[in-house]
Amino acid sequence: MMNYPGAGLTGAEHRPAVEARALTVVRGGRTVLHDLGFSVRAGRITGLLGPSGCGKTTLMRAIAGTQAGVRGSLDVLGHPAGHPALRPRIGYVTQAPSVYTDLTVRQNLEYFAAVLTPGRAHRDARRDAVDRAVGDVGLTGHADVLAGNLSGGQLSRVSLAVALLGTPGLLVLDEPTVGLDPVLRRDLWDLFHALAADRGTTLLVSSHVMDEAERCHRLLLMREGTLLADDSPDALRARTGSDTVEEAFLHLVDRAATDPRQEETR
Ligand SMILES: Nc1ncnc2c1ncn2[C@@H]1O[C@H](COP(=O)(O)OP(=O)(O)OP(=O)(O)O)[C@@H](O)[C@H]1O
Repeated sequence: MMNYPGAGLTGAEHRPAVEARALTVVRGGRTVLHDLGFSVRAGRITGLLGPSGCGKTTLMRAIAGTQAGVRGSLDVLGHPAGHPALRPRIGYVTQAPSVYTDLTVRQNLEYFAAVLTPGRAHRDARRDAVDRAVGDVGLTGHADVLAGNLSGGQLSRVSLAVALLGTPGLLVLDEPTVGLDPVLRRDLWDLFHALAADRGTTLLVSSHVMDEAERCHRLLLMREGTLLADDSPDALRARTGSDTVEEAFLHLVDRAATDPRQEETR
């Protein structure tokens, strides 16, 4: 197995993987994230949930270091967001799959593996890493299919496999389960839990589907560029007296509308 940089989180479990203070982002002259303060626990799955347009992608881009107009403090794996040392340590999967449609699944992964770890000396390790990543996302049977002939869900799994090649310490996944059938969705969530439990990977996973919240260890609930809650699903339900996270979310929205100072960004 390949010994890529950034694997695991040796001794760093107590330190948050991401820490934001007074984080504000301006896009096109508009403030789209307002003074956010939160942390993402290392080695856990944090769900970033909220309605379309609330700022999930913008927040993920800020964490991945690809967003302009970021103010305040944002530390990622012990460095300021965007620091060059973070490049091999973060796997960021955007909503639009970034793969070459005229290459097969395996050729795509071989290409990105060669960019990550070039040189003949690493050839065997690259092949192992490619086989593992293809298997991780359940595409072994499609390894020799042209990416252009895959379905949307399969394409997004190829993007995820590319992100897994480098064994990143932090995986930032923007709506990874959109368009997947229930079986594939379940399999992907099983993979996320295995990555956190077995490899110590920290996952930040966005979704606008509230039932996915139940699969996360922690939740960041967003609305209109603000944070409504930073808590576990159980604690969130308990302190809002709700049966589901969706109900808890609506409760917090109503409470914030009555008194905006009561947004619960603990
Ligand atoms: N390039 C841009 N310039 C100006 N405003 C933008 C730009 N891109 C997005 N926005 C605005 O920023 C806000 C947050 O958008 P963002 O894409 O982060 O939301 P989201 O929660 O990820 O939405 P979705 O779930 O639909 O992907 C929205 O109001 C959007 O209109």
